[in-house]
Amino acid sequence: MQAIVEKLKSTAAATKATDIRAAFASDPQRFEKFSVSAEDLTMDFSKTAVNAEILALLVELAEAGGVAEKREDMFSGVAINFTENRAVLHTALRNRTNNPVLVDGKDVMPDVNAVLAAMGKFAEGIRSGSLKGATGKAITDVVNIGIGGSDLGPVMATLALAPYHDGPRAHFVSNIDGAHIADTLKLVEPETTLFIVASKTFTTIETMTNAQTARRFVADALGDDAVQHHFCAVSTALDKVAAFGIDQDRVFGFWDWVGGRYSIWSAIGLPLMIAIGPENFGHFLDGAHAMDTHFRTAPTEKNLPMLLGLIGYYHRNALGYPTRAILPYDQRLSRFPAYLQQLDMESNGKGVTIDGTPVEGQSGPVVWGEPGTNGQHAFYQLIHQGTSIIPAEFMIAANSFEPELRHQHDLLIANVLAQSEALMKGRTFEEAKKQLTDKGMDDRQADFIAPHRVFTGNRPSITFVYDKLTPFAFGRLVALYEHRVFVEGVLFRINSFDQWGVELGKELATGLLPVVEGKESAAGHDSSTQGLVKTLAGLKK
Ligand SMILES: O=P(O)(O)OC[C@H]1O[C@](O)(CO)[C@@H](O)[C@@H]1O
Repeated sequence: MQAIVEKLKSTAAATKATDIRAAFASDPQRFEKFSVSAEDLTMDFSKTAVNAEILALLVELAEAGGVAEKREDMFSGVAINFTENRAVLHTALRNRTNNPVLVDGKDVMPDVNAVLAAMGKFAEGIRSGSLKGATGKAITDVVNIGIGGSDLGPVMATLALAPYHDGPRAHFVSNIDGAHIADTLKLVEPETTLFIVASKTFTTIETMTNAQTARRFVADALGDDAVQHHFCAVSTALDKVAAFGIDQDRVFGFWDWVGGRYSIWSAIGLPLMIAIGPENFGHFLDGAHAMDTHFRTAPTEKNLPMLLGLIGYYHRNALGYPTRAILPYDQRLSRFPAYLQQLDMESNGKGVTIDGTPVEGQSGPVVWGEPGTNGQHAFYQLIHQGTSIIPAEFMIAANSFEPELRHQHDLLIANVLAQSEALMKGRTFEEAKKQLTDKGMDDRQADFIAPHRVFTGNRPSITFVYDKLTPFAFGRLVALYEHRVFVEGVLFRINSFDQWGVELGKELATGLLPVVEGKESAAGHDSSTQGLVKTLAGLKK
C-alpha cells in the first residue's frame, strides 16, 4: 500500500496532477472522463487532482487493499468488527430483495422484516390517531430521546425529508444539558406526546437521564399509570427496556450487528417513519439498497463509493489534506455534515491497524461543513484563499420542492457551480490587476491591492448532482457516504466499526460526578481538574 501511495505522490508530481486548471485547459473532455453516474445521480470529480495515470493507480490501490474482498465479507455477515466479534450488516436492514443474509448460520431477514412490520403498524397507529395517549387524545408530538447514532440519523433524516412530513410534529432531545429537554418540554403537552427512548445499549447516561426527566413530566401531569401510553423504546437490550417499565409491545428491537452510527435503517428510524409514513420510509430503504447493489457490482472506475473513498484516501495520504468540507446546497441537508462527522470520524478516527500496529500515514480526516449558501458568507474565505487546501464536496438537486420559487433554486445552482469553478480556476495577479485598472484604479495602487484579490485556484472539489431529494435519492446518498467510509477504512487498514475512543471520557465522567456533587474529594485528579472543580464549586449557587 505504502508503495502505491509513494507512486501516487510521484505520479501526481510528474504529471502535474494538482494543476487542475491546466488539465481543464488542455482537455475539453475532462468532465466526460472524470464523472460517473448511477441513474440520476452524477458524481463529478473532474475538479480534483485526478488524471488517467492517477485513476489507474487508485484502481490498483483498491485491488492491493483488498477492498472488493472486504466488501463481500461485510455484505455476507463475516464478523469484520473483530474487536467486538460482530458482523456489520446495516445493509441487511435495507435488503429489499429479501435474499437470505446469514449471521452465525441464521438468516436475519425474517427478524428484520418482522421489526419493520411492527414499526409500520405502530407508526400508522400514531399517525392515524388510533393509538392514543392516556386520556384518549391523539398524539400530536413525538419526542425522540437518544444521542449519537440514536439521534443524529433520525434528526438529520427527518429534516432532510421535511416535504414528506405529514405525521405528528417531531422533536429530538440528545444533550445531557438539562436545557435541551427543558426547552423541548415547553413545546409539548403531556397528554398528546409520545416519547421514544432510543438507545442501542439502553445504558447511555444522557439518554437514560433525559428519559427519566420525560417520565416525570408525564407522571406528574397524568399519573404513573399514564406513562405506558406515552412511551415506547428502541434498543438491542430488551431486558433493560423491560426494567425501565416500557411495555413489550411498544419495544422495537435491533441487533448487535447494527452499529449505532449505521442504525437509521433500523428501528432507530422510527421517528422518521412516524413523520413520513411507512411507505416513504420504504422508499428511503430502497434508495440505500440501490446504492448497495451499485457498490457491490459496479466496476471500480464506475463505482461511486469506491471512487469517493479512493479519492478521499488520495487526498489524505498522497496529497496530505487534513480535512474535508461537506457543503450541501440544500437547506434540508443542514444536519448532514454533523451526521457525517459521526459516521466518518467515529468510524475512521483510529490510530491502530487491524494488526494492532500504528497506522502508516494518516487515517480519517476532520469532516466539517454547513449548507450553502450560508457557508459562503462564513468560512469559504479560508477555503478559497487560506493556506490549507480543503477538498470540498458539494451536492445539489436539479429540482426543489418549491416550483413556485424556481428562480431561487436557479440562484442556488448558480452559486454551487460558481464555487467549484472559482476554487478550480482561481484568479491570477494579472486578472486581478486588470479588474482594478479597468475600474479606473491607477497602476501603483492596483499593484498594491491586487495580491489580496488573487485566488490560487487548483483547489479540489467533487460535486454531486441528482434530480430531487426524494426519500429514494436521500437513502442512496446516505448509503453512498457509508460505503465511502468503508472503502477508506479498508485502505487505512483499521476496524471502522468499533469506537473505543469514546470510552475513556465516559469512564472519567462517571468517576467525576461524585466529585462535582461534593460527595468525594478531587484528590488524585490532576491539578488542572482539581482547580476547575474548585473554581466551579466556588461559583455554584
Ligand atoms: O444508542 P446508544 O447505545 O445510547 O449509544 C449512543 C451513541 O454512543 C456511542 O456509543 C458513542 O458514545 C455511539 O457510537 C452511539 O451511537
